[in-house]
Amino acid sequence: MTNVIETRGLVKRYGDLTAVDHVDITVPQGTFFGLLGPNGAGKTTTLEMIEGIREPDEGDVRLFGEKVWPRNRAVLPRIGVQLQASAFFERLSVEEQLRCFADLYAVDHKQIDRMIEMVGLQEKRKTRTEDLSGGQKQRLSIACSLIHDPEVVFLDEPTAALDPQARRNLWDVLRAINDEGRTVVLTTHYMDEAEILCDQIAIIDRGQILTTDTPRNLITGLGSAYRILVSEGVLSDQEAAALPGVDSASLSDGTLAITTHTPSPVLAALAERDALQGLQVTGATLEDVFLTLTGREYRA
Ligand SMILES: Nc1ncnc2c1ncn2[C@@H]1O[C@H](COP(=O)(O)OP(=O)(O)OP(=O)(O)O)[C@@H](O)[C@H]1O
Repeated sequence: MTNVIETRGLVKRYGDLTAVDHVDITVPQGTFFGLLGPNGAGKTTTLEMIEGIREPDEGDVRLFGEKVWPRNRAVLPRIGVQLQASAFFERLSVEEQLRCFADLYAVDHKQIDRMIEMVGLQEKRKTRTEDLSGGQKQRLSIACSLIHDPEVVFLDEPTAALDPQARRNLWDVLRAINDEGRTVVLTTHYMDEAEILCDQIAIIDRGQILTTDTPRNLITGLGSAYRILVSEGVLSDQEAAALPGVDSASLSDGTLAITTHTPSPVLAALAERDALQGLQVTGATLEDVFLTLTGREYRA
């Protein structure tokens, strides 16, 4: 698989602060890649260096195998960039904004309808941008970044400041962009978002990449126990503790909590006892991964 992005030893300093500290990132073509970390971790600075809009102090960035700094015009038509704060031309409607972007890129106007449909703004096409909701503005800003049909799209915290429903709705748009075969690079401080959307996640903290892997590997790599919750009365805690694969079992507030590193035999034994009704299984989360790697609770 071709790598569309490769950074090696990327460093950015602001005075005494090393905002990005020897970052190595590799993004294969078609991947939904997430740069996940708390506020101030260095996500935006990293992204800006990859996009070629900020000069690294050290290290190297390759986009499609080409250098991006000094500004490399050859890569620009191939990338779409959505900045954290979106700015639109004043007093224009959704459709007019997109027409401006289409003309700037000399793109066929047919693409405007495609983009409006893709981001679900059909009913707002005549609405001025200042009258859009936060989520609708983000959709428009994503549509603007896609108007010239780029191969790679960079989205800097596109769902920050949105309410939970608007965030979820935007996830569908982001998935659709990736399903079209585009590489998506997303920065986010939301763990759930990274886990749900991304094929690969790089966790960044204090300018350093702590780990990069699939969400599943990150979580299962911890080797943490699963918790199985069963309603009281189906079996006693002593019986549960004696089941194959159970590490411990305890009863509290009408729920039997079983911990295990091997959930399959435990679930099979519970099924034999007809104890699956209302059962819940929870595993480790990315919060646990962050805690394990840094020794600190994750505070976005
Ligand atoms: N132009 C600048 N001058 C000085 N310091 C800066 C500048 N830009 C960023 N920083 C600092 O560098 C660090 C990394 O910032 P950056 O914006 O890359 O982080 P981030 O992970 O994107 O955070 P956020 O999610 O809050 O946007 C922060 O401590 C920030 O205050």
